[in-house]
Amino acid sequence: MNFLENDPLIIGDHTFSSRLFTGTGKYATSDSMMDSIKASGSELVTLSLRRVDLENHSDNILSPLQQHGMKLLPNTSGARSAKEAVFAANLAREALATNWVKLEIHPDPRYLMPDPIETLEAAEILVKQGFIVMPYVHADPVLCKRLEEVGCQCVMPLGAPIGSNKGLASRTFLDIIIEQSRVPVIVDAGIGSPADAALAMQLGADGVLVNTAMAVARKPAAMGYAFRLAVEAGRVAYHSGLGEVEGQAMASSPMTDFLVGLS
Ligand SMILES: CC(=O)[C@@H](O)[C@H](O)COP(=O)(O)O
Repeated sequence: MNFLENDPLIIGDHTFSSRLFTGTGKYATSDSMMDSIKASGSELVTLSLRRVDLENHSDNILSPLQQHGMKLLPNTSGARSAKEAVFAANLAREALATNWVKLEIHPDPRYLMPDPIETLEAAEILVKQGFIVMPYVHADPVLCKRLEEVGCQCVMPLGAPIGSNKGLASRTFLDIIIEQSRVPVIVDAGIGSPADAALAMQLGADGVLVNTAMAVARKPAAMGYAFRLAVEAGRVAYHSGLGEVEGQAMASSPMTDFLVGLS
């Protein structure tokens, strides 16, 4: 029985069967990156234009990704302002012939926290320029609603700082965002294990984006597969209706009456 049939994730003009999005950073080689992404079943991969060598197609990451039919999601990582992000997005649209963009503006190099003011400003401009905007933001319910109102096709609240592998540190706020959002919620950043990804899906997230935890694993391909299973498991669990968390023990098969009858 396939519990996930007829459960597509639709963002903008695209329908995804995988709810696991991936990245291209931190892999030891482009081969290990491809092996991991293939094993994960991911259909959307984000990449920074800085990582793409448009001249030398031989050893960059673009060719293998395109040969594998991956949908590319350029990101504006490195942009410190709305102006820089808008410029980077338009450069990417020209270079990669896609109007999809992962909007990332994180000027602080230490924690890579997304700038909410610049992100909202850039999102409004990019939507008007015809982009499918996927904004990376802190887990701020008010900001997520503002981004939805200006026309973002999804929101991407962080679980924890990028690359921290700290998991769903923002869980309380993710719950609120998931409850209130009318666009898909993709938990992005800080997901450190398949268990974190499964939990995000159990909470009702529509998808997750994972890069570091796959890339730095001792076996990136196996870890990619583990994340695939975790995202599917979390989604099925979400649809299955999880039991309530009880404050006291609840015997699954009470023996009291039976034992009393024997005494
Ligand atoms: C690749 C990318 O866009 C990352 O900035 C993304 O936020 C994933 O973060 P992790 O590396 O913590 O999975």
